[in-house]
Amino acid sequence: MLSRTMFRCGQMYSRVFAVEVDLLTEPLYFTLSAKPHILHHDYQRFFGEGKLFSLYVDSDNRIQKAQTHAEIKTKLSKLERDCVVLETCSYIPDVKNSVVKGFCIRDKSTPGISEEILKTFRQNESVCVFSYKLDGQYCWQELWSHVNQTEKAERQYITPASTPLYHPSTLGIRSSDVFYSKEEAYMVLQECSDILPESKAVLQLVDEQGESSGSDGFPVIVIEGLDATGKTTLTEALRESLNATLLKSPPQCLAPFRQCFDSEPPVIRRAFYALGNYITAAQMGKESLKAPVIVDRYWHSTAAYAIATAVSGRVENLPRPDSELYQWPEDLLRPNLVLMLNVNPEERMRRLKDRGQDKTIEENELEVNQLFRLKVEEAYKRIQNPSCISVDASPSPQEVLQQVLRLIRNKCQL
Ligand SMILES: Nc1ncnc2c1ncn2[C@@H]1O[C@H](COP(=O)(O)OP(=O)(O)O)[C@@H](O)[C@H]1O
Ligand SMILES: Cc1cn([C@H]2C[C@H](O)[C@@H](COP(=O)(O)OP(=O)(O)O)O2)c(=O)[nH]c1=O
Repeated sequence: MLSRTMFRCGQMYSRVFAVEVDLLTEPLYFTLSAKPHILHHDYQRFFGEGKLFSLYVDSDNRIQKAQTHAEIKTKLSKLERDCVVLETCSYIPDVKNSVVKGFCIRDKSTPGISEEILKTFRQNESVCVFSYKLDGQYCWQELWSHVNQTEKAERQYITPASTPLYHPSTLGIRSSDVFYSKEEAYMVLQECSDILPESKAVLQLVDEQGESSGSDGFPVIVIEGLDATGKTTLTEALRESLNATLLKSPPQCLAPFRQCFDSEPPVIRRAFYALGNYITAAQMGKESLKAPVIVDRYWHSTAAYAIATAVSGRVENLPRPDSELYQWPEDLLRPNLVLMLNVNPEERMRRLKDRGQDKTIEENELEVNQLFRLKVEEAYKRIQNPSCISVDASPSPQEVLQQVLRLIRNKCQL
């Protein structure tokens, strides 16, 4: 039971809780205390309005934890008409990997629909459910059980907390969303190989490719950018002009597995994309001995999409520009040049529509979620060693090609 792990040894009182009440503002931060604390108006309003619950998912098994979290998220999204569901998390300041994610549920239905569904969640050992009560100016949280409504009489009083230096959604990124070595990503797919047989096949392909050897051969040039910024058009043209080999990440051999991993929770999906880079890197090493190599997406996409998805809310919530999260993995082959294609959002939408293809879930999200697009673009720009050079991709394909050829000739020995 979660209350015995996440909240053991009085840990509850060292924890900070953050509820994403509105994605455009700061979360509501609070701690817990054994003593009552007078709350000001906005806290009273938040905790005192109707029935309020929170639930947290934790487990020593990170795959199980991610899957339970994803399943609950899907189920809760179906309740949205009767309930307001907010993302929440809890962490111990300055303690790595102490983040536990969850949801806050305000039930507006009569009789309470959420209680029925919370009963089922609670049967899962990794889920812990709390309810909130307001008494005058005080509010407390207590463990919730459908049997006797509250499992323990212990009241944990809500105490407002100040805004931390780093947004809490940045705390769990390392090794859950972004992997900084092949081994870290490899381990995730090993851990889920029993429940997801496709991961065995992917690991086999990684093993077959072997290690990438850095070569002093021809230059390797990566083209990055959001969907429909013109990467395919440009990379094809560069292949012709430079007599180059064209590669992409994820590599072609992973294409049959893409759909499967795209529907898995972030930790699994991100490990899959990370491993794709290592396969592409091995191909880059071999091919650059024979000819220049052009690569359609690589590490910048892997890290930028992962960070932008993991970080909720505004661009300001991203890890700081000097964060180690933007560093290149030591064991991943570095290209000689990374170019990022930029077009304004309206032109990109026009190109997406003209193309009229199916879009990945993430690209759909980019359209409806302007904040997400801004975060991906900003994360691209912050990635270091090598960083990317911005290219204005709004002129005609021919002009973009000429501009890029000039850059390549300037920066690489060609
Ligand atoms: N420079 C350009 N000007 C106008 N349209 C372009 C340009 N480059 C690409 N396109 C068109 O925009 C769409 C998306 O381009 P594509 O190369 O497939 O992007 P990506 O590979 O980045 O998703 C395609 O229909 C393509 O023909
Ligand atoms: C390479 C890569 C792509 N992605 C996502 C970003 C985009 O939503 C999507 C685009 O993949 P891509 O293969 O470029 O799509 P298409 O060829 O159909 O235009 O994949 C990641 O999340 N991580 C990665 O490492």
